[in-house]
Amino acid sequence: MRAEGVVAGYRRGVRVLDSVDIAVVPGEVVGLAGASGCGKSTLARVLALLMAPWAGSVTIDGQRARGVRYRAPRELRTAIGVVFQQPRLSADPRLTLDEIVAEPLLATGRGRDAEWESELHGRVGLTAELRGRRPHEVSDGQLQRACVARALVLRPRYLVCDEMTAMLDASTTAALVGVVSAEAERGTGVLAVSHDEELLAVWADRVERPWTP
Ligand SMILES: Nc1ncnc2c1ncn2[C@@H]1O[C@H](COP(=O)(O)OP(=O)(O)OP(=O)(O)O)[C@@H](O)[C@H]1O
Repeated sequence: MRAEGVVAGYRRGVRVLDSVDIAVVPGEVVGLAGASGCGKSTLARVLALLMAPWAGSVTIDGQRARGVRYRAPRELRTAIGVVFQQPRLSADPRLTLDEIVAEPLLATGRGRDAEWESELHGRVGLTAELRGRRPHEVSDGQLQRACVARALVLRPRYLVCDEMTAMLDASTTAALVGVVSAEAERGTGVLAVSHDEELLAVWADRVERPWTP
C-alpha cells in the first residue's frame, strides 16, 4: 500500500498533505506519528480510499487506485480494512455485535460464514454472550473488538488503524494491539496511526513522520 507525492486538503488552496510519500508492505506494522493536526487521519483516509488526493497516487499491490469510496474498484476497496477511533460512530446501533461483524460479508454479497465469524470473534476476544448484544449493551472496548473483527472479516491484505486504541483502557489496548500484530504476522500490512509515540515504539516495526517541516 503506497502513497506517492500525495497532496490533499479540505479547503481550496489549503494543503494538509503536501507531497507525502509512505509505503506499507505485507506483513509489517508501520506507525504513523506526528503532532495533532499534522494530517495523520487525512493520510489514513487517502490510503484507505476514503478521500481523493488532489495530486499524487495511491497504489495497492502495484495497482493504481482510481476513484474513492464506492467508485473505487471493489477488489481494491475490500483489500483494505479500516478501524477508527470511536466505535460508536462506526457501528449501527440497531445491530448485534454478531451482525456488525458480518455486515461486510452481506454488503459484498458473500453471505455469512459461521465458522470464520466464530474464529474472528475468538481472535478479538468476544464471547458468545457478547455477540448477541447491541452497542448500547457493551463497553467501548467490547464494541471496538467487534469493529476490529469487522475490519478483518473480508480477509483484507492491509489494515488502517486510525487511533484504534485512543478510547480504550490499557488491557483492551494490549489485547487489540496483539490481535493486529498477529494479523501482521499472518501477512497483513498495517498502518497504525497514533499520537502515542510510546505505543508505536512497541507496536510498530518502524515509525514514519512523512510531514514537510
Ligand atoms: N473534514 C474536515 N474538514 C475540514 N478540515 C479538516 C477536516 N478534517 C481535518 N481537517 C483539518 O485538516 C488538518 C489535519 O487534520 P487531521 O485530522 O488529518 O490531523 P491529525 O494529525 O490526524 O490530528 P489529530 O492527531 O489531532 O487527530 C487539521 O488542520 C484539520 O483541522
